[in-house]
Amino acid sequence: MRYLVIRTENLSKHFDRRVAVENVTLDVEPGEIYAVLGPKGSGKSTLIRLVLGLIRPTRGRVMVLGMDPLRQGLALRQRIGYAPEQGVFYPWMRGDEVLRLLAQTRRLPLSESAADLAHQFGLDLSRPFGAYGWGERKILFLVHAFMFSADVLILDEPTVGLDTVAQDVFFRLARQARTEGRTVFFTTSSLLEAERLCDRVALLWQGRILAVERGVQLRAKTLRRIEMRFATPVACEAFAGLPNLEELYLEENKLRCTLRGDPDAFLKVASQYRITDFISQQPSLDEIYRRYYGVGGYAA
Ligand SMILES: Nc1ncnc2c1ncn2[C@@H]1O[C@H](COP(=O)(O)OP(=O)(O)OP(=O)(O)O)[C@@H](O)[C@H]1O
Repeated sequence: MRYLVIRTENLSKHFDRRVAVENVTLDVEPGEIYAVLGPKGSGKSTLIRLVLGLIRPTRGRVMVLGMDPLRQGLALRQRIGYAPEQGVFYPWMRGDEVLRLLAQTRRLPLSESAADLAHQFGLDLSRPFGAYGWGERKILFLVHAFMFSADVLILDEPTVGLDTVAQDVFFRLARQARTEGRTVFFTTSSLLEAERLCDRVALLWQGRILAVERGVQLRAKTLRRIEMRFATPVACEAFAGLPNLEELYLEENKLRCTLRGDPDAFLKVASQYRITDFISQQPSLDEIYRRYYGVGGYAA
């Protein structure tokens, strides 16, 4: 039988009449980087809390590392590295004291790798929690998650509030964990992040899974709005034959288009001319949902 790190079966959570998670069935395999991608309010945090056994499902069940998180919470917590979306601590507690306290709740000593991880993120552990900004608190929780070399990392929106340098550190740590055969399960509302980092991505909308895609499949669906200016007028025919170009608009030396997936062929054609300006923007997750999955608008 296939060994699964996380398995949810028809998992639902309703808060009174509000549906937060509905009928979610997921299989997360060992050594995967797996993201749950969804807009604000789509049920990501609720799903993470269900997986951790912090709340009871309305229906369905969860198994993590072969254990029931509701009944084997302590044993499980010792094998999971968890970073919440946000958290509050005594403001006078130093960063390293917070980590020590969190380690104690798992009945583990403070890991020696905490200082090294904090150093990689550029976080000073001698400062009090209350003096940390939002992003620094987030980093502290990531240090906590990664410091035990846990079998599975469960991270709620790990990169929100992080600057690009800290995001890169997170990407590196996640990939390193995968190389070591560990599993990374996290939530995000960033398509770019999901597509670049993940082996598989579950797309969540209004508490339901729309699809589970491989990172590479998602990359092929990536849309870029391109605007370019050239030093001289450009002929439309040069671009007309490109199969992944949509909504092409060319006027003299100005070009606008939507590019789907691999940009290589487009850039090769464009670079035959002298480019004087270039803007590339990604459409919102909402637009991707509308275009490829036929749903739109934010969760109610
Ligand atoms: N304790 C609760 N009581 C009532 N409703 C809740 C509770 N927790 C979540 N919800 C509702 O469930 C839905 C999903 O919320 P959730 O926080 O899981 O979404 P999310 O995708 O994590 O959003 P965000 O990106 O804003 O964190 C929302 O409509 C939210 O208002």
